[in-house]
Amino acid sequence: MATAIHNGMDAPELCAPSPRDLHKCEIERKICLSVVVLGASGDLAKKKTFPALFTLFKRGFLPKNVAIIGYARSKLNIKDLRATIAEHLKGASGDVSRFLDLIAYLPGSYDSAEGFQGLQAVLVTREQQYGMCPAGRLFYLALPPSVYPQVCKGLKENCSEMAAQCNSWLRLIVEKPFGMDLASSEELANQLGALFPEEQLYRIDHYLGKEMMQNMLVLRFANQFIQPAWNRNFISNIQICFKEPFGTDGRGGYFDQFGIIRDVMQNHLMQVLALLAMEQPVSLAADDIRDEKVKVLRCLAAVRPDETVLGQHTAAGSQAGYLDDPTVPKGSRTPTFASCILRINNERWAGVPFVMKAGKALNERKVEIRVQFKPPAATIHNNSLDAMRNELVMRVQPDEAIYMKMVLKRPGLSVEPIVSEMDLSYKQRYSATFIPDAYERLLLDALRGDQQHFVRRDELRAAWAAFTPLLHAIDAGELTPLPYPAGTRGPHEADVLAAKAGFVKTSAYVWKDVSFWNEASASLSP
Ligand SMILES: NC(=O)C1=CN([C@@H]2O[C@H](COP(=O)(O)OP(=O)(O)OC[C@H]3O[C@@H](n4cnc5c(N)ncnc54)[C@H](OP(=O)(O)O)[C@@H]3O)[C@@H](O)[C@H]2O)C=CC1
Ligand SMILES: O=C1O[C@H](COP(=O)(O)O)[C@@H](O)[C@H](O)[C@H]1O
Repeated sequence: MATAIHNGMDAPELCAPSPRDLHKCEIERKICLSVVVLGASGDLAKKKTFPALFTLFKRGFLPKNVAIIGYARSKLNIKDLRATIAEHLKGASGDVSRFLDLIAYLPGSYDSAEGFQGLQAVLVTREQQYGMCPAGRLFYLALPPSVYPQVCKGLKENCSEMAAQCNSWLRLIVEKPFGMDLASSEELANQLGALFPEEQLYRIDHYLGKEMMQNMLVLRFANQFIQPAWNRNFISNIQICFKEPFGTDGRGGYFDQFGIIRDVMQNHLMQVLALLAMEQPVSLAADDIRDEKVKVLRCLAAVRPDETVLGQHTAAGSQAGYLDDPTVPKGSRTPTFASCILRINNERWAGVPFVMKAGKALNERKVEIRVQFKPPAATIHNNSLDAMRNELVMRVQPDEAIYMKMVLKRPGLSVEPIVSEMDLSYKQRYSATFIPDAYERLLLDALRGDQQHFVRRDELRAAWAAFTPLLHAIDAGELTPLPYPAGTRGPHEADVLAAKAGFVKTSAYVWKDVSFWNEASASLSP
């Protein structure tokens, strides 16, 4: 069994389910599992859902009695569906073909009982075949939320009767966007809530399945030196940054209805903020964690338009501008970039600005959290106090890393203070460790009935409440997105906003990766 994951030496063992994980799976192994992918013909299903199921299958996490049933309106034949799915699977051909054999397809509409009755017949036949086992039904709604109410109604009325075996279960995974603002989100939640209780609804936010997000509570609450410093007495400001180097990639028609705040900030980045800012939960039980997230989200003040910068990218180099996308309405004012300050009114965080920034068509792909500490109150050294700020950076992607910028004496004869870092780059430290994709983890959690990494209704409500007044002001045309050339860092005004929030860019620091230092020290060796 893998014991010392900190040194990476025994990492290969982590690639397979550990005995502990297998034990957890044992419960699942005895069931007759049906995973129904609704919207099986769509983009999400082929790019994320089926590949994640494949990884779980090839790593031995799915039970023996499993079937995967695709359901969609298109009249596809199973051969074509399997061929499309196969294009997105990475693995040995034997694994791929055994996985594809598990997949069946059922065409049916989303708004009439007939299709769902057909689905029920398939499910019941399977479950009767394995009559002695409890059954599990996982419905994955890889569909636009506009059809959730009718699909959930169809499932409730036609597909929720299961043979009364104890431990049988039925769960639904639903994807964002959950509404357009607080009122529409509540309406959707009411519609779904009238059909299925919260314990059966798994609202997926795939950021909660990312390695660094899952690490957050351990990092924060298992390290004694972090705990006492994690508050307004020590922290000056926190930056949560999401950057993508590509634009809407032909999804402009979809994106234009939402904009970057609804697409990324209200959900993914808000979850990051909640994990960063929440108090220690009573336990790791799903509802204990979610209770704390709700508490801190409810302390958020509504985001202010005068503390927001919006941007929209223009053409530059080989990249088209947002408005050049033929699927984007002419003259659209939808922001592809936003930066804003979030303020948490509680004892821990009052006065600490959380700067959230997200943009498409920027200069790099990066998601990171940067906790900037206050400078020391006084110094005996000759550099400025601001140059001596510590920063804890958690890079979510690419290449997970945690590094702490520290001030040290320059090695050698000099006594000059310089900024260096304590660097935990996962690629070096855990090079042989398999880091699962977010969807793989979350699907496994849903199969195990663990809601810890799924968004509860009241979390959603609190997250929408903070952004809704701003979104309404944007929708009413009260804020104008500033143009920024594709491939840049976004509007300069965002840096001005970050500076207003107290962020100081430490310019004296130049990072070199470990190979540089190894070569440098080798050249100095006798
Ligand atoms: N383990 C590892 O892999 C490590 C890697 N590094 C790498 O070293 C490099 C430097 O690291 P680091 O100093 O942390 O990060 P950067 O210098 O890249 O950025 C620091 C912060 O300053 C902001 N910033 C950048 N340019 C400007 C500007 N012109 N005006 C105002 N703000 C600005 C950045 O925002 P924005 O992101 O929007 O540009 C970011 O919030 C990075 O590439 C980092 O990945 C460093 C340590 C460890
Ligand atoms: O939900 C979304 O997320 C992706 C970014 O996800 P990532 O895992 O690649 O960081 C974003 O591109 C997309 O616009 C948004 O809808």
